[in-house]
Amino acid sequence: MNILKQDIQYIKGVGPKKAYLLKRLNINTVEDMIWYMPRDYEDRRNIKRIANLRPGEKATFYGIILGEGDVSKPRKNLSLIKFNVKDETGNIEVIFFNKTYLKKTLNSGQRVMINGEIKKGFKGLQVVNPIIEKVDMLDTDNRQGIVPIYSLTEGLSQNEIISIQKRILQIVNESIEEYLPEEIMNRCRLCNIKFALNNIHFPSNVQALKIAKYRLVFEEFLLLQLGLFKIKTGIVQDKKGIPLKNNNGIEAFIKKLPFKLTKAQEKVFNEISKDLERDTPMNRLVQGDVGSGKTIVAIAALLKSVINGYQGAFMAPTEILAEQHYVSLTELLEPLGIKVGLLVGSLSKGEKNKILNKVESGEINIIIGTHALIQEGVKFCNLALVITDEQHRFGVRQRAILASKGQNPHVLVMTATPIPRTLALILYGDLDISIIDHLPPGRKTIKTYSRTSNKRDDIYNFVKKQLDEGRQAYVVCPLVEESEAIEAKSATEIAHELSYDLLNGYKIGLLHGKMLAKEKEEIMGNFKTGNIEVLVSTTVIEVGVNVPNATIMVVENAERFGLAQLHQLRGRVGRGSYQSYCILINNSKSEISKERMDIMEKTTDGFVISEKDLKLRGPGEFFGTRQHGLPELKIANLFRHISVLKTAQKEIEKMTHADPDLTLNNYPLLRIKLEEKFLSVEEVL
Ligand SMILES: Nc1ncnc2c1ncn2[C@@H]1O[C@H](COP(=O)(O)OP(=O)(O)OP(=O)(O)O)[C@@H](O)[C@H]1O
Repeated sequence: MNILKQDIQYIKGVGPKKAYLLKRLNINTVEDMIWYMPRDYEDRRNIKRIANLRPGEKATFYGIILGEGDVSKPRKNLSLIKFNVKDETGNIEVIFFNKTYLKKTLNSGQRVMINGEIKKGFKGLQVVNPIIEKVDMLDTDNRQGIVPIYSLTEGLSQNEIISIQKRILQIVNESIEEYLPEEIMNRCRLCNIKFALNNIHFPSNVQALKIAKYRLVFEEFLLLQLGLFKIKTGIVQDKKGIPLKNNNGIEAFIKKLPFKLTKAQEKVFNEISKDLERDTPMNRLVQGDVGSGKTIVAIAALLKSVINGYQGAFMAPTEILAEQHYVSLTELLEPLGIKVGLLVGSLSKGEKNKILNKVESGEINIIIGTHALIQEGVKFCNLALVITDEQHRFGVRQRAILASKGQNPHVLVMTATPIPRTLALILYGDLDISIIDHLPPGRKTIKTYSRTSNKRDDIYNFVKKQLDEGRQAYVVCPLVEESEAIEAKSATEIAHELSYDLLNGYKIGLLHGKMLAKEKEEIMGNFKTGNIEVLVSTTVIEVGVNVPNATIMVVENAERFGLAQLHQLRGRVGRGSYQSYCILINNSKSEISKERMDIMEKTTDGFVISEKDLKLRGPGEFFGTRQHGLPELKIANLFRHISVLKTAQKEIEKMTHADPDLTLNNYPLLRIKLEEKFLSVEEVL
């Protein structure tokens, strides 16, 4: 068996208990461990001897505790504990304020590592309130030079992870073979895999770390791009599309709408319309911030395919949204004699079959649905346009499967999350991008406030005021059921609490992912018609729900959400002409949370928010590849390492000259690596 695939539990020194903790860090196998990258490094090459310490400097040194801690209480509310620490060259006094419990944990003879500012005391040098770490004789070996710092989980210390990682490296050093092609390594000056793995974890010097990192980043990008190439070419081969040239009735349809299209909508629709007329398939991404009016653009495009005698399909990420689109499309298009259908997972078998038959016979012109649309049994009569309203939920492959149900239909992807151009290019290949860059007129900026939960009474009094004026409200909660581990309040509980207490007397509805589709539909329907005044919901409403009369949103435990998600959620209000409000209840004192809330208060611009979001995510974080159905990037960063990405892309171009289908027949090890990397992804699909 390939040792890299071995369960980490069976590695010497790990065992079931540590393996259990490692699982929490998503480390299951030897390979997962080796790809568990340090989140940072600390340069400990300048570890000092005590005799060389100088007052005023911040220094790190090792020593042994001599005797017991000496506790004194010079004042009320102030206790001191002093330790004498020595090494072979001298002594130093180590003092802590109000930490007398250290008497129990730091015993005489304990070896410690200390980091702090050195001061001149009465009796010689001293260091006050330093960082102190217990170390074993053995451990000091682990903690010299440039040392890695890994993210931890409760119960596993830095030292333990380092020891495991060292052991794993020994194993890997004996078994791993280079899998990148030699000519690429030479051309791009890449170090070999052994050097890279050893030095990314335990760098022998700063230069070695850089070289190691470059190789690993390059490798991740190369594999990602190769995988994408395979997915795309595997499905779409023939590039002849269906030209849709007839425009009869489109203008009249647009004129009859209850509103005038914005300039941005017109421009984007024209771009789409031109693409549809070509005989090569359209491949276009429409980006528009929340509430910018993407749906109507999609509807007009679908109408165009029907006018030309073809079918259109519209895939939405949730049933609620599919249902909502179904209602809008039916309202707008059925009067024109166009037949619209809905296909979602929760239909009965009989209902589903009826719809499937009508899609296959061509009786249904436009079909709207969820993932149900890409199932095998779905066959079209003459599909010419595929739209995915995806908000990052569909993978490259799913989109391609839907497209494969027609003869190279035109493909339109809509997203509310601004995607930086480079990332869009990776994910969507050579697609064109249209941006709806302003909102419909008359929209007022949503006022956003961040408050702590001790203000809940005031917050809900404010909600009541809005309700009394005839508006509606959302209350968003992160979890469905109370969980011990995460103290987020459950939607069910909050709905109860509000109806008995803070919003007593108002009509409250509950919506969460575990409800049956029929129940969800009913609740949403009642919210739309105003029969429900307050919708207490989990994030199922995050995407696309449109109820313009809802003007206030309260987000409970807002600290649990990422910025992009908060922006999506907030986009559920401010969709009509009323002044709208978003109140974020933040119970975290962490700096990052505060910063997130500040950003939400200051801006409603999705592009600014997504940029900040990326900045707030630490190094090593990736931007949503997983959500797109691609393997996670462990070390490469799509923003920071763009030049490496480009180099990798160039190499792929070169490879395709010799091997147009990228069969990788000449590079069997690389092919295996690629298959492994994308295997987990395929399983998901
Ligand atoms: N030109 C317009 N003038 C006025 N209202 C418009 C215009 N275009 C769309 N709307 C309305 O704006 C609201 C939001 O539109 P839509 O649901 O298409 O937004 P969206 O871009 O899909 O947003 P999200 O990504 O949040 O779902 C809808 O109520 C829609 O009827």
